[in-house]
Amino acid sequence: MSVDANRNATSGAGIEDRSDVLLRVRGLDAGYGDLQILTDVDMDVFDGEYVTIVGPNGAGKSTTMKSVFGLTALMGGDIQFKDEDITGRKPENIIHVGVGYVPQNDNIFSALTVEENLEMGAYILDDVPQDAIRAVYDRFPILEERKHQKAGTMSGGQQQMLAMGRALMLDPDLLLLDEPSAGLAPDLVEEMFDKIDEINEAGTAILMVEQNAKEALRRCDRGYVLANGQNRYMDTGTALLEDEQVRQDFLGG
Ligand SMILES: Nc1ncnc2c1ncn2[C@@H]1O[C@H](COP(=O)(O)OP(=O)(O)OP(=O)(O)O)[C@@H](O)[C@H]1O
Repeated sequence: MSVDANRNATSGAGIEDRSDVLLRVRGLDAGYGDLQILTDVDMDVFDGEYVTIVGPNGAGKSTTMKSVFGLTALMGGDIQFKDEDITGRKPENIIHVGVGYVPQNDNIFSALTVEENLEMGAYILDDVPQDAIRAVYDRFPILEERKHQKAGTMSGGQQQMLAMGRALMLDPDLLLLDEPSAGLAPDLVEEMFDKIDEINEAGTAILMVEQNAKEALRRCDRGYVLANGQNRYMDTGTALLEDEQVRQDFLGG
């Protein structure tokens, strides 16, 4: 479904009427300092949904995620999460309402052990929930094997799993994943995507930015194509994959 950059990205899709909305972004203008990157971006994630953002380099995909998590300068628009207005709130507050975020870079504490990293994921609580650590180890057995190892000495794939595990410590309703497959060997990319499927199937909604656009669209429920900081397309992952224009312009034919 093509989207006029100046029109609501979700118009005509019946999305406005759905009551199970988890994250609702409307008319988002955001950037860094005075530099505006996003213009009038709309985005929704529904309960338990798996949504992917794709688009060219510099399109503003990461900036959208950072904006949801309170890490950019908002210049306009609204961000709602579970009926709460979280526009302009700080990350530590946004964690509290049930959003987890795994940035693309610097997403672990290298000098801490694996288990200490997981404990940091629950820093807002008085006591580290042992059942949450158990659940992360069940999801990522390699982390339990390496629990006393310094995180910085693990492989890229293991560090990525640790970053996800840390974000899962507070059992978020929505997990924001910025390029989870970046820099991973091809077999690890598949494993990573499988893990994300499992996390989603267990009930956590996912909003993910991915360069590996075809694979991401194959796996997600719905996708957004961003370009030049604006909405360009929004549809099911399958429909976007089959759209001739999207394929030509954004998926390498
Ligand atoms: N901290 C920052 N300060 C200033 N400009 C920034 C900052 N971070 C990103 N930008 C700029 O914002 C624009 C959008 O970047 P963003 O990382 O959101 O794009 P992206 O779609 O995620 O791209 P990529 O696929 O290359 O990661 C780019 O022009 C980038 O240079």
